[in-house]
Amino acid sequence: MSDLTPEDDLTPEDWQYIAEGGLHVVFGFRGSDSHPFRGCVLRVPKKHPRVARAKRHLVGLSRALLTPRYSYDSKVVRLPIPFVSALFARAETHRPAHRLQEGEPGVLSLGHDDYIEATQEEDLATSSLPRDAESVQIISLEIKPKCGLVDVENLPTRFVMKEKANPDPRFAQRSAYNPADFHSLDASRFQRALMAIMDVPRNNFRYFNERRKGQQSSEHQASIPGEKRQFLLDVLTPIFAGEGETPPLVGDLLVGLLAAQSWGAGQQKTAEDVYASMTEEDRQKVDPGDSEEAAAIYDQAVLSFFNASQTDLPGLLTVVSPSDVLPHADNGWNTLQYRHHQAGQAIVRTPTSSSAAVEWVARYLMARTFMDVSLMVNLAVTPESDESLRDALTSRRYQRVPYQSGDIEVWYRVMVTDVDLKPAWKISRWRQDLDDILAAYHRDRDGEDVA
Ligand SMILES: O=P(O)(O)O[C@@H]1[C@@H](OP(=O)(O)O)[C@H](OP(=O)(O)O)[C@H](O)[C@H](OP(=O)(O)O)[C@H]1OP(=O)(O)O
Ligand SMILES: Nc1ncnc2c1ncn2[C@@H]1O[C@H](COP(=O)(O)OP(=O)(O)OP(=O)(O)O)[C@@H](O)[C@H]1O
Repeated sequence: MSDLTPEDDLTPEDWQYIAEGGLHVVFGFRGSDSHPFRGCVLRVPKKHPRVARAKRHLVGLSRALLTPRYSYDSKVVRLPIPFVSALFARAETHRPAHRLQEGEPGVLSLGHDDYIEATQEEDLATSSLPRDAESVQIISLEIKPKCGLVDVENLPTRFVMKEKANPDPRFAQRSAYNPADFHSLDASRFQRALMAIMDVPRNNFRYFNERRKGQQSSEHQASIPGEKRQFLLDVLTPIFAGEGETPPLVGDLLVGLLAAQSWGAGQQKTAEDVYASMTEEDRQKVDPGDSEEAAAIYDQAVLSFFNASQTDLPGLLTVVSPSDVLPHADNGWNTLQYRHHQAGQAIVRTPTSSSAAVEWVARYLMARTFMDVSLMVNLAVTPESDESLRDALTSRRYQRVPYQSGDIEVWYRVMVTDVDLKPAWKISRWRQDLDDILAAYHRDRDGEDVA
């Protein structure tokens, strides 16, 4: 449901540009403490107002895939166009050059409505602090891990191939990051991945300015201050990779991400074939339109794959075992990738059940979504906590990190953002992208062999 935002509450000067991706610009509220928008961001679409529609699916998607621990509050709001224009005008000096080159946000000239649908979300870049916690320091990070599985047997991940042979012309520096290291559940490989994205952050890593109570800044920094690198390696390793026999604190999330990505990595050709076998009516069902039916299809697509019931939905992927999602040594694919691949091949060979095809493509699109999510990480660094601070932190879903240094305690929480569904029309674009990446990678490799 959309909420019409009272215009009195909307003052462009209260909002500060935080960051943007390909489709949205995010503005953080910097007005008075007593204002209803305190602690919120507006996530405003640039190109077309699909946010509200995608949001509806997000509910189904995150119910199916993530436990509530990794999801946060968000609702659809309608913003008057003059207000959005003023936000973009104020943001101009903060926006990266390559984004400004894309031209004026198309959403401003759609002309069929006098408002734009955006989402109002909890601000995960500054993370609201307990009111009584003067001494708590919050560090906010964003990690965009990309896909940790290989697309083509015996070749590196898509990110690695692209970076090696077909790097994004927007960026001068090449990245040594390998998403498979980030998702490996192995401490030293994880640290290698973290160092690579701290060295060349691009859109894989953002370090937001630290904030203490009373400070408002959340502008992000291009690179990470030297003295913070070791601290982050020490704190993030137990969270994302575990240490020795101790599993990672968010191991269920990583395994869930890999499980969801398994429905996409290596499945491109099958996706085209299954999609080609579908009727126009069935194709409509998987697109993030307005219907509640589509959300139900996405839920059902997950349940069917695991042969599970509706009551198993919340956090279903968190019961998947690491041995099902970690790639096998021989060729780099995992068990779920094979299973999904085989299910798709069966549909292509004998197109008997249209619902199976719809669900297969829905899973493929979910996988593509989960190849592009961001993880927003908040770290609360505090002198030894008392009971009221512990209660305040846990009520905001922070948990303790087993990190020992002097008197300080570190608490963390991780939220998954950018879970908008990908539209089915992208299936053919991904084919082209993969072909280009593979051709460039082989050219590059052949060139090296010759040299
Ligand atoms: O295709 P990729 O892997 O390059 O991912 C695109 C991202 O590029 P990246 O490689 O992360 O720099 C791209 O990120 P940037 O805009 O480059 O920050 C978008 O996330 C894009 O998704 P959408 O079109 O906004 O839904 C992403 O497109 P999808 O492939 O997820 O549709
Ligand atoms: N709730 C939030 N709180 C604070 N910052 C946020 C929030 N959501 C997003 N951001 C910041 O804004 C950036 C852009 O948002 P988002 O990833 O949703 O845009 P997008 O255009 O959909 O991304 P993509 O290009 O990956 O598709 C994020 O990378 C993150 O830095």
